[in-house]
Amino acid sequence: MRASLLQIAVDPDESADSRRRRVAALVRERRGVDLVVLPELWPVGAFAYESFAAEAEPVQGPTFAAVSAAARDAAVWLHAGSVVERAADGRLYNTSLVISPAGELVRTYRKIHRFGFDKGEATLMAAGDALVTVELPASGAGPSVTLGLATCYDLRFPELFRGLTDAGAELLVVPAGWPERRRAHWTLLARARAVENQAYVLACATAGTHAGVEQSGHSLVVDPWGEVLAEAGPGEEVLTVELDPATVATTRERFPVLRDRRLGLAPPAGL
Ligand SMILES: NC(=O)CCC(=O)C(=O)O
Repeated sequence: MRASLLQIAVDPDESADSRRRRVAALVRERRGVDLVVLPELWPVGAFAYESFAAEAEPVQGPTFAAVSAAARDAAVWLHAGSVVERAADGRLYNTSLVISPAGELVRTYRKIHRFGFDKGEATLMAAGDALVTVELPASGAGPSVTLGLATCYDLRFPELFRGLTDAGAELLVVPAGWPERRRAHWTLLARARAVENQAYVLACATAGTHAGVEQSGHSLVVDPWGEVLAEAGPGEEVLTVELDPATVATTRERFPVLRDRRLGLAPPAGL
């Protein structure tokens, strides 16, 4: 299967509406690939905390309207990155959307680990509490493949990814808005999640600078052996890779580390 990661620049001189139109046009250009992935909170910016409330939208709001039409026109599966969701009870969530080639919303994922410690996203948004996978059906000569969903700061929590692996995930998709100053962690953690779960990692970051935070760019695709198949530079870029989902099963068969897990170990003896 072919996948494209759209590493979108998020800069303050462009409105969210203008970026939605621009991103929809980029999605339309991806006709011919199977899966397109967008970054975290690209309409508003992952660090633009002051704009979260004003730019919050329902799941099927303006971002969904713009990109679902583009997914349908291009006939691609679209992981549309995430939006600031305003839920029915008024709470905000960092919510990812997965859209079918027919333009239908098939799955949402509310980010489980909120970034900022006692500030920013961690105080402005509510946390999701459910693991989410989505199976893309077989198409043409390609087999079906199961995506496991995570968002940005989630990358630091290996137990979430192990849960997705246990639920059948073969491609771990991680939209992000990651700061340049911690880029070394980004590439290291993306490779670690791929190696320890013997799965592909598709990690799609933003470029540009917003709210004074320079974004890392350097989106990357890692194979189940931990090899980086492709890595973007710092600016806006489309990264397209060829993946073979069967590699996940063959890697797990030939080097069956996951079989050697020891669950239910006794806790340390008390004093
Ligand atoms: N948007 C985020 O979740 C940022 C995460 C981050 O900066 C980090 O984990 O470091």
